[in-house]
Amino acid sequence: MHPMVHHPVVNKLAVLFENTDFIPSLASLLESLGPKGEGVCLRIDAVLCASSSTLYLNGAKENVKPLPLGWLSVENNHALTITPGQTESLKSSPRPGSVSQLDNVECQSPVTPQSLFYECHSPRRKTVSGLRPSVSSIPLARTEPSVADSDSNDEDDPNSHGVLNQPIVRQLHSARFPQRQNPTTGTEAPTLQPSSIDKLICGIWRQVHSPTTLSVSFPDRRPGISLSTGVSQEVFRAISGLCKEYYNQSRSSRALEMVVQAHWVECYEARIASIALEHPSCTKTEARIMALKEACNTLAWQEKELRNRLAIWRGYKEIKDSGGWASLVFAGSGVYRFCKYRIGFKDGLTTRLRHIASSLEVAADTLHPGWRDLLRIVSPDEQRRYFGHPHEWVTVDTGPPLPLNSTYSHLSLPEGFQFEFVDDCVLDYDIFGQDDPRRVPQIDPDICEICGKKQADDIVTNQCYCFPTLFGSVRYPPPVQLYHTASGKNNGVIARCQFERGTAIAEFVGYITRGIDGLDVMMGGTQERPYQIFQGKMGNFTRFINHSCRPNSQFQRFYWRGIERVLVVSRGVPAGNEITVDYSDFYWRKLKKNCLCGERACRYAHQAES
Ligand SMILES: C[S@@+](CC[C@H](N)C(=O)[O-])C[C@H]1O[C@@H](n2cnc3c(N)ncnc32)[C@H](O)[C@@H]1O
Repeated sequence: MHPMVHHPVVNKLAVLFENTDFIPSLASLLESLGPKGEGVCLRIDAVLCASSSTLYLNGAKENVKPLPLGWLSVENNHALTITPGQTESLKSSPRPGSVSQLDNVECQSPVTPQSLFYECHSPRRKTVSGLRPSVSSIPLARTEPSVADSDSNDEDDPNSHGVLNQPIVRQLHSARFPQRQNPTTGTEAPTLQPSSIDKLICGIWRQVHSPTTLSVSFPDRRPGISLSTGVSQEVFRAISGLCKEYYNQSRSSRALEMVVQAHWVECYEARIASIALEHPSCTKTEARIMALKEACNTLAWQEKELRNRLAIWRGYKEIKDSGGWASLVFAGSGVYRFCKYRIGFKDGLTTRLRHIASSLEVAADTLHPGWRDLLRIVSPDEQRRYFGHPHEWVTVDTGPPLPLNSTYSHLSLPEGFQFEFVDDCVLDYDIFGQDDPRRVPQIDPDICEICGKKQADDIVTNQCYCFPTLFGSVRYPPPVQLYHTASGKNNGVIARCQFERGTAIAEFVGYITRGIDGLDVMMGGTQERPYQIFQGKMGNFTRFINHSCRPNSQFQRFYWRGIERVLVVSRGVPAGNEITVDYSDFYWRKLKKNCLCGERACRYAHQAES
């Protein structure tokens, strides 16, 4: 059946107007179009009329001026919506749904040697990002280079990495972002709710990627505060700091408590074994009861109390045995309930935790270098295993994590793989001096182009929350890791937690320069003031994001404080999935390789042969 028929908006409209004929009629209409139906849009109009009756049907057609609500389109077998704001130019064009219009899009943009972005002579509308408006809808005067491409794109070649060729149009007034789901409209297809194990594991990853400082030394400071004299900013900062310290302290104490309790279970089992040796006539149960009584004596608890707690402590030990100490230390508060009711213990928890144990250790060691101090109490020789930046390690499904540079050894690079992780773009001062080419003078640096609210780096005064994980709020490290793909793409990026549709995963960070030829770069700026983001030598994890013909993320332009940024924005990435984007046709045309995304609708699976 045509994918349009399954579009949630179609379903919603049918439900909203209780029109049971709508979907079958649409389906048969689309079917009757045959192959032509592939490129059609469904325009949804509102028509003002005298009554709810039949003005339109009564022949008053000429007087009816439809107000377009939007379009539904299908690209790569995915239905998507296009709002009138994105299709400014469509209003004066023929019907957006008409095949002839879509097929005859002429690109008026100039072609430059470096950026194939301008080179859109393909007569068919080429999809790069499913949420992008159709080419015909792009206000051409505003088009600008997005991504250049490369001649030397070899997988994993660090100098030809990641050409992220996506023709993105800078739409100053109609930027479209993946919309967050509206939880109140109940007409979407039902989705699988996360299980207790999913929640526990996600909680562990979130905790590891949080700023909580786990420590065994507990400060005890109290700023002099008198509420009667008012609370100044300094005093308030001091009390907030104290709050943070005590929060960290209680998290640390809680983690320590669980570590000791899991360890206690190990000692308890060992004590039972010792009693059995000391008293060979004792049965196993008798030895167990004796050990329990000895413990009750010291703890001053009744046996029942200890037995109840023991059940929970056993849960802690099982978690630690499968996922390592890190899984217990970073499990957070939910783990108590999880172990108390043992929800999901039997549903593969052990296997799931075993699977992530070493990846979790990498994150814990690199993000919280002091966390192993908490283990001294049970394991005095505990040593840190992973050093450096969290993404200097490539996690592997079937073995221990590998140092990033070792995963490029097959390339035999003269100086090995060199890559510096940086949090922000670095400007090529030799070319640009102090004049950041990403600055767009026409844009008010204080006002967000999307929400119209005030943008400020100071989070107290900032009001723009378009991408709070990246701008205008407190930033946490994103819950992602590099991992070794099993499909032959070498490394990729895996999401450890879910990224909801519309949330920013990261900024595409690299060296801001100009004039690089033949290497992978992301183009930015305007025709008059172009620049390139080069990730050959420095950048962040976005350099390792692979292509998929059915991507779960996309590149998106955003202006923060008047400076152009390129973001990787989620289209809905479930936890544990690889983060992918669409590199675009422009990129693949130059890459003599077959795409290994494995999607049914893969467009470049036989690219190398063509
Ligand atoms: C930005 S890098 C991505 C990280 C790369 N996989 C690595 O290990 O360094 C881009 C290169 O990865 C490879 N690649 C990415 N997506 C791919 C896909 N779907 N199929 C095949 N190769 C892919 C290509 O060699 C491409 O030039």
